[in-house]
Amino acid sequence: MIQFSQVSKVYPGRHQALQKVDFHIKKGEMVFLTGHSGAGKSTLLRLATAMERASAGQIEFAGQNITRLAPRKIPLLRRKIGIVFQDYKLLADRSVFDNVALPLVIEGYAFRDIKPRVLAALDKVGLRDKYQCLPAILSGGEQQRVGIARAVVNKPPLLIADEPTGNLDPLLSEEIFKLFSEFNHSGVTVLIASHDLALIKQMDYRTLTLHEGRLVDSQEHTV
Ligand SMILES: Nc1ncnc2c1ncn2[C@@H]1O[C@H](COP(=O)(O)OP(=O)(O)OP(=O)(O)O)[C@@H](O)[C@H]1O
Repeated sequence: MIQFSQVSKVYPGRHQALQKVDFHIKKGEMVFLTGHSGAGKSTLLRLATAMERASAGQIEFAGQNITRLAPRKIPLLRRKIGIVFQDYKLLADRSVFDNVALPLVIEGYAFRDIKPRVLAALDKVGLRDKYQCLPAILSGGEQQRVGIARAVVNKPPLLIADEPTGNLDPLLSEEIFKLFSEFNHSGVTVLIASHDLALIKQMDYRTLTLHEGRLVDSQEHTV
């Protein structure tokens, strides 16, 4: 589903964030991405979602070369990728319902189609009864579950999360990782960047490890 071939990224100022990164994540797989702070995890995810452009190498998503995607084609790619952020990125003045509905509103769905999809997504993350609340009254774990519902509401084949449990305690982090695992069991391909080595070990999925922009110890051939 995602293939990186010899991908490098040099930021202005000549900082080399990624060096010749090679990996393949198959459709239906769940994979963790780990590494020290500054190792290049966020950069890798930004390249996979076309938020940044690679300096060299090739990136494919579902068989399509997205390395130098024309800007007008980026929105179509993003519709196929649900993105979950560490800081949730919820709109504070909108209800839980409106936050989750946002990707469908942007895609131009009619309200009668939006409502059942939003409620179904909230049901999957266990927050259907909170749909009228403003995000601020929810706990951190609940806010992240709203972020996950928003990421999955248009049923993307790929879910990408950048440190989704970075602001949560260990118990809530485990719940969030289990939620990703449930989406994976229902067929969604999942890629999660995380520092939480203990939890990653416990979950027992393939792990890609970055060190100073290079992929090390990835067990790519053991899938
Ligand atoms: N827009 C940018 N311009 C210049 N340098 C950048 C930019 N974004 C990231 N970097 C640098 O690239 C390197 C990799 O950063 P990145 O954010 O990808 O690492 P990370 O593994 O996600 O780190 P963390 O776990 O701390 O979030 C770092 O040295 C960072 O300072």
